[in-house]
Amino acid sequence: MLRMRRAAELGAAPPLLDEVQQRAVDATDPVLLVRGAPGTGKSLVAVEMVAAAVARGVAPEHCLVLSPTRQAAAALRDRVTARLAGTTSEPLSRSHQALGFGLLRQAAALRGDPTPRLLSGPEQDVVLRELLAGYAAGDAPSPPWPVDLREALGTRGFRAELRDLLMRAVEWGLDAPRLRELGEQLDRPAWVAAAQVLADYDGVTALSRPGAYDPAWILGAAAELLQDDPEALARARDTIRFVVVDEAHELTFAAARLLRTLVGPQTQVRLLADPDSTVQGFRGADPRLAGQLASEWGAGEPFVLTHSHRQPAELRAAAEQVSTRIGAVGGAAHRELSTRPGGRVEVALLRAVAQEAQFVAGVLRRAHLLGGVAWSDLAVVVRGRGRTAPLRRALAAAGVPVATPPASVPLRDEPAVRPLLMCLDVAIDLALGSGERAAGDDASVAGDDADRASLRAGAEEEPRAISAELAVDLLTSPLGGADAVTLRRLRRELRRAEIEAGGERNSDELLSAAVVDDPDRLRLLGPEASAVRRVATVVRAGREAYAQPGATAETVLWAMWQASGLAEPWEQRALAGGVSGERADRDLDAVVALFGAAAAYVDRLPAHGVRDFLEHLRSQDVPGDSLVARAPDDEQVALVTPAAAAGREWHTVVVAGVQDGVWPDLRLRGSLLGSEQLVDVLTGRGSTYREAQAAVRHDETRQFLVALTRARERVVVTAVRSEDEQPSVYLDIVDPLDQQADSDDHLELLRPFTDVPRPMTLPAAVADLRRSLTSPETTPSSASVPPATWPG
Ligand SMILES: Nc1ncnc2c1ncn2[C@@H]1O[C@H](COP(=O)(O)OP(=O)(O)OP(=O)(O)O)[C@@H](O)[C@H]1O
Repeated sequence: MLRMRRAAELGAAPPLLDEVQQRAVDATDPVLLVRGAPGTGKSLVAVEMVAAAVARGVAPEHCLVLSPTRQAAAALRDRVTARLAGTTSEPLSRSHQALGFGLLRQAAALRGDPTPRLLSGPEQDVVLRELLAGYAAGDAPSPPWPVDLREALGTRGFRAELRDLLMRAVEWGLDAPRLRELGEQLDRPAWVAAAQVLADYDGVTALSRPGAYDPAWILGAAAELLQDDPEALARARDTIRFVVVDEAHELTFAAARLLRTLVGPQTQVRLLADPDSTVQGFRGADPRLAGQLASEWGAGEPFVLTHSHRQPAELRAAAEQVSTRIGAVGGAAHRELSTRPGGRVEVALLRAVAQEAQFVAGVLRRAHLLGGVAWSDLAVVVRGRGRTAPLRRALAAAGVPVATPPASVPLRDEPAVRPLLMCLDVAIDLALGSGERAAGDDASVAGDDADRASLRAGAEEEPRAISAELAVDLLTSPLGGADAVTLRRLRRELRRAEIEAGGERNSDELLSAAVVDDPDRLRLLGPEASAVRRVATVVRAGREAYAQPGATAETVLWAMWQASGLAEPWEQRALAGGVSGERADRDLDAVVALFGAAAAYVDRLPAHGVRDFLEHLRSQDVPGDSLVARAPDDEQVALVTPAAAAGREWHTVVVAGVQDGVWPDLRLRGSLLGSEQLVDVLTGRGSTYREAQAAVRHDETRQFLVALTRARERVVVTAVRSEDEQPSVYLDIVDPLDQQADSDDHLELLRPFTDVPRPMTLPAAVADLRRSLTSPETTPSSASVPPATWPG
């Protein structure tokens, strides 16, 4: 039976809940576990539970909604706020990490300690690299690395694995002695060596970056704070009285530990989980934890949601086929659902990756142009980042607007940032060369600069030249914007002017000099000199800003960016869309991220100079989490991994690149240092090869299930069959082949290739018209393209 309820003080109209949803929302048990397959309304129930608690008299500020990621927390915050509009205070909606961090920050503020901050991924990498370099240089006794690892020690891949191992250890509350002990017990010498790094990493971070927390430390540190400080615990329990944990299947050991400490006898808790949908397994999420916590806190039988609100029958049937392949955690009752009829599942087999991309673009364009589905209601899910770049290019080329991906290169290597940093370097050199000094770079921080400055002072009448390679690099960068032809013309023009003036410098020397020349003098040159004028203007602006008292990395970079005059043209290109628009979008994001990094640096280390910031950025080998947190764009198709797709939904979802060996990817992870095995040992999961493989297979299938269950109406699964690539078994699970049709040994031949329809783009239509116009057989009436297939 469906019931509607509306409390006087609540905002947006409540939805009609189904019977189980309503019971779960109405239940007043202290602790409740709700299980539900994808799309059964868990997140919606989470919001309603908060609304119901508020209606029962719990103050909104005493409610806490927890989500596994920052994005999910932000989305839930919006929904809860809309639902409770009209109340004077708001519930907290946080990621697990943010909750831990908030507790630490509050405690620090009360004690009068400096505000803690999170170490970014790139910073963690720098700390590790410095540590490893220190061992190599003999500054500290080297850990006893096994011989077969020694070759790898200096590589970025090794650091990534080491970081992963340390994070897992910390998340599981393992300290260095315990990690060493485990390594000795289980004959894993790499863990013994890593234990020493763990101890040193901890010490170094505490010393060199006071108040800085490694993200993996946060949850453990917050739990320890609450355990050690009864006042902090009492304060937290007094504030947080009603806790809703959405996507509780993504809880890690560390998050569960914090919850175990935080939740007291008076705290009411709601856990909402789907054990088949864990996608953060690689970060240590364990689908069993939600059930364990619920029973520890004395919850009764779980509520099992029974109606699929998102997926109609066809989609649900495919999802069911997939979920039965996943080992059941806590029973399988939640897999049987009622639903509405309808939905479409299609499987497409293509002959090559390029053809697959073209096919996907066609599906999206048709859905948008002919089906009227908004771009933002369309998504493509791929297993890993490797497949996204070519697909993104192909989609953009076919006129499909695709959301900008998160950073894949360190900030310093972003094409838009690199030339700015080069100009900054040149500007500082020039300023120092002519005796100008920035207030920030006093002798104590920039001693080397001071030396160079005194050497050069007075010796510099002419502007100093830079190398020709650097000049060319700058001129052809997004900042200069010159192409090869313009560059050639510019060289000729410079030579001509030089000969006229009676000089003898060659074009290389002239280019180098021009970049650091007075831009006003370059005005005499023709339009081909616009790139060099811009670069010279930027360098001069940097040099002047650097000489100002109180100059910081932020002020100097800002002056340079202003002088470039690029903000407006890039913005216009970004708005115009297409491949060039996407590039401009990305470049603008990178510049914003650069300013973000500079502002953070200046805030954190006000006494450090501009040059130090440059070094700081240059030593970062790892991309940041994302350039900037972007609001989802209304006009773009999402191209995401399963982890980024979790919790979201679209009208149509294409699951692309479903290849054998790619999805499921059955390689055991963390193989070099065995971080997965560490987690297996700690969870008591099987440690034999077979058991580990089964665990990986289930994790992969969970990711596929999440991808498949994001659509409300239509799913298209695509793969390639060629000499090099075979489709994944998932294709047959989603769309079983008709086994009656042939004898077993030719089964794979049964799935026919899919025809790729002609692309629905203007260039394709024009090409078609041209072909038919120039064909000798064409009569005037046959040279047309049917209007129905025209875009727009
Ligand atoms: N009672 C209901 N009436 C109408 N629509 C509903 C109801 N419950 C859920 N929905 C809709 O079903 C869709 C899925 O809901 P929701 O995202 O809350 O499910 P979920 O179980 O959290 O999904 P997932 O675990 O896959 O993220 C949403 O569009 C939601 O608005």
